[in-house]
Amino acid sequence: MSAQREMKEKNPWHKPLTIIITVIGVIAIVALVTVAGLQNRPVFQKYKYGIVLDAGSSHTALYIYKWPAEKDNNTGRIEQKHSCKVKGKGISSYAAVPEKAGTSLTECMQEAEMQVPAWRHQETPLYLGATAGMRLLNMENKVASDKVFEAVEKALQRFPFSYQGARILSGQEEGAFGWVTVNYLDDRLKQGLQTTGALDLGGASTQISFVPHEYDISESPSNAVAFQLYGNYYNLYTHSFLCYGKDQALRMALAHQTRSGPIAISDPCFHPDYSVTRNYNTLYDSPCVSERKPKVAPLNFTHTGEGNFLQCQEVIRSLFNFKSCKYSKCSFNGIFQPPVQGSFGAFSAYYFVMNFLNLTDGSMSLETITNYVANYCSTPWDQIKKVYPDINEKYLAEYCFSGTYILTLLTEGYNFNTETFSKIKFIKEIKGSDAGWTLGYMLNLTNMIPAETKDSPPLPHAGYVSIVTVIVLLLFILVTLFILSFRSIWPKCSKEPQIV
Ligand SMILES: Nc1nc2c(ncn2[C@@H]2O[C@H](COP(=O)(O)OP(=O)(O)OP(=O)(O)O)[C@@H](O)[C@H]2O)c(=O)[nH]1
Repeated sequence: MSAQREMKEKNPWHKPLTIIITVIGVIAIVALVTVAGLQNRPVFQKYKYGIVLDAGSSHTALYIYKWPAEKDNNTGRIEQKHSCKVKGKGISSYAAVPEKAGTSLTECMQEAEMQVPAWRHQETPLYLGATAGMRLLNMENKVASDKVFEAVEKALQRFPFSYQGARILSGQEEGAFGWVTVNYLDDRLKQGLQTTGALDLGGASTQISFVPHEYDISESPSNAVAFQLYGNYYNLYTHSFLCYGKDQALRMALAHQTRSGPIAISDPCFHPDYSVTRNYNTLYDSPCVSERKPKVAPLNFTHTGEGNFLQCQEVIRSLFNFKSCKYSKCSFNGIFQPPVQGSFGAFSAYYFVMNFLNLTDGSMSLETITNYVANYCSTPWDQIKKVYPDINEKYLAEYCFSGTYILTLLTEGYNFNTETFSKIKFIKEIKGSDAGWTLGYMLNLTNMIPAETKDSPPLPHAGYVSIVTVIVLLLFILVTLFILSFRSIWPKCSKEPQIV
């Protein structure tokens, strides 16, 4: 005992050493735990926003997208925050009263003002893209189309967002951006996975876009779009058929049946007992059919239904020209198309129609779907109205035509067969964001998809801090144990030289 006391007295520094180690240890532990805790605490997420108006032929829709503000450098995931359907028809329908095209957007724009935090308004980009409706108006009457754009620009500039312009998208852009949207939302681009094709059926045009196998883009360069996204290269095939959206295709089908100017037609694409009076001038008031207007015709014709799927297919076939093809392979109207390849997402009217007919369940074969549509078409109109009393009659009357048109376009137009058809998924949205060209358009204009991949650290920042914390703690415990054990053997080691 006395030897030990003597030793303590002769090693006066070992007590302060213990205290210092303990204090430093406690401080280190508190500091590390605090840092790790702060780093991993749930942070209040700040977002940035972008607004795109899809000015389609049938209507306009507004989409608000958001992404984490601190991940502006292309790494944050963009998602749809809100959408608003503009009341009334598409902006091209206001050709005679252009200012109304502008005012029609007010309600949805006011909604956007509420949805985007006020302090973000000024930096939020606002785009308007017009599709086939305005493409047709521009072809038909450029002055009227310019006036509609003027009115729309004026209306949009009144809002506090960063207005980036309004323009007509080419069919190729519409197809390509739809493809980007679908593959972005499915996380296929970032991960370099096999991509999904995109099928878009609008009111006035329809698009098909996919990455074909062994694709020789030189065969028809106007159908090719080359992308470099996240370091991967894509040679996309895309084509947009103007006038082959479902509303204009119906006009063409009716024009085909009224080419001789009859007073009444019995239409196989409408239900038995269906009967309405239609006006010749209204029917032929579109560049898709105007040239075919019969020279002699009454003011109106009676449009009755017959409900015959096979005959309806015959009428629809007459809208496609399968005769001429100067390429190795064509879809229709002499347009080059490589064989369809891989899975497809079919959206817009593809979804509206197939969803109404309850045919979006991927397990149904092409044959089952065809039989279902045939049976639906043959159901009398009165019965249909009774089964679906709440559905808008204009939409309801057209589902037989639309279903038959979709099946004919896919199988005979694009050459999907029983096997490839089963790889089509009819979709409205992916992970809460609507499928359509708008998201791809915004991603492109805001440079949100980099051409190259960024070399990212193997661990996320919070994971890195946690691992460093654990390692430092372990090291500290080891050093402490070492010093303590060294201290306990110290007297024995130093005994003799100390006491002597
Ligand atoms: N059944 C049904 N049809 C709809 C609905 N919304 C739009 N449609 C129709 O579906 C078709 C396609 O609509 P959209 O995808 O908005 O097409 P769009 O943008 O107006 O047309 P494009 O300019 O050709 O792209 C049009 O014939 C619309 O009338 C809906 O909620 N239900």
